[in-house]
Amino acid sequence: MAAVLRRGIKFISFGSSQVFSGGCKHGKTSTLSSFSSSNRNSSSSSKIKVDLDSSTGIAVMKFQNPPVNSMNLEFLTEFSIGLEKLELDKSCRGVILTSAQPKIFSAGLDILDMYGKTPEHYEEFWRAVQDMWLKLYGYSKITIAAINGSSPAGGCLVSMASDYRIMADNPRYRIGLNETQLGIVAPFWFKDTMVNTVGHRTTELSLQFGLMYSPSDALKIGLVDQLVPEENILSTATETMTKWLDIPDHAREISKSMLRKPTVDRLLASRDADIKNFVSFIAKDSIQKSLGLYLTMLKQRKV
Ligand SMILES: CCCCCCCC/C=C\C/C=C/C(=O)SCCNC(=O)CCNC(=O)[C@H](O)C(C)(C)COP(=O)(O)OP(=O)(O)OC[C@H]1O[C@@H](n2cnc3c(N)ncnc32)[C@H](O)[C@@H]1OP(=O)(O)O
Repeated sequence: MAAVLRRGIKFISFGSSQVFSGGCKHGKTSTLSSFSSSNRNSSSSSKIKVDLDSSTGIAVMKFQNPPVNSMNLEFLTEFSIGLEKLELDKSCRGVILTSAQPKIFSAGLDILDMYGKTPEHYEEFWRAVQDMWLKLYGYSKITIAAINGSSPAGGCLVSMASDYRIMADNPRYRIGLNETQLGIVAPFWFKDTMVNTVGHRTTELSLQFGLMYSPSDALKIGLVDQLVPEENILSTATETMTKWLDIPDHAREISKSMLRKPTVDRLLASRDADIKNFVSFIAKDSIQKSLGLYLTMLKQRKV
């Protein structure tokens, strides 16, 4: 994690980058950006590009981990650190999450991080997955997912952990928690996030079948909030963010926390046990065999 911090995340800032005067209503004071000019240096290994417009308070985090934005250890670490930095930056009030890869928001967790590795690796990986979710689901600022492509499993988790979901209305895209299709199980906090989003019964069916929804079906069950033509997704996300920014921060933040804290606390109270469960589950021969088969099918384009 420290190594990633040292390498730095690519921050591009425009608008009034230092002294913030606009868009910061409701008691938010002017501030120096916490991204010093040296933090804005770009890193060629960066997997997430961050643009912060301090004149509007809106940041865009663009996933750029080709080919499919799979969330490996490095990506997850950068994601958590990037969120943390923006949370500490008083000139940022909301974050839009989107993808730089065509057709894919995120392919979910990197299966290669869960296949053929050591228990120590699984432990480190799972802690990074937990860190990312804890940060995003409990995030104090506004988050909008601009889902401009397919979003299976971990990609769907990131979308659900955001405050609002806008999906590109392309019938070829899919979103859902498909873990059972891989022969694995969505952990309780993935399940909790889905229950909180679409309700218990829909989650029962979704999780057991590993259902992947088209954008229109996702809208019907409330897995996403809005569909827009693909070319309008970022402008719609920005307009939507502006409406969220009209709400006083402290009131919105407390309301969000009231709704989400019990779910966050459940994982916080059992992080080590959850990691232990993951490691013993994923290292099982039968599970490794399932993942191996799924990877083969992926390579043969049969998934
Ligand atoms: C008792 C309870 C204990 C609890 C234990 C808990 C255990 C739970 C553990 C984990 C939860 C898991 C969460 C996840 O997120 S698992 C990941 C699920 N993701 C998927 O199933 C997506 C699979 N991918 C696809 O469907 C497609 O790739 C696509 C729709 C995303 C993109 O399609 P397309 O554009 O056609 O690209 P390709 O299929 O050709 O893929 C390109 C390239 O990328 C590789 N790849 C795709 N997805 C992944 C991935 N998630 N991880 C790693 N690699 C991936 C794919 O194999 C291709 O590789 P190449 O052949 O070498 O080019």
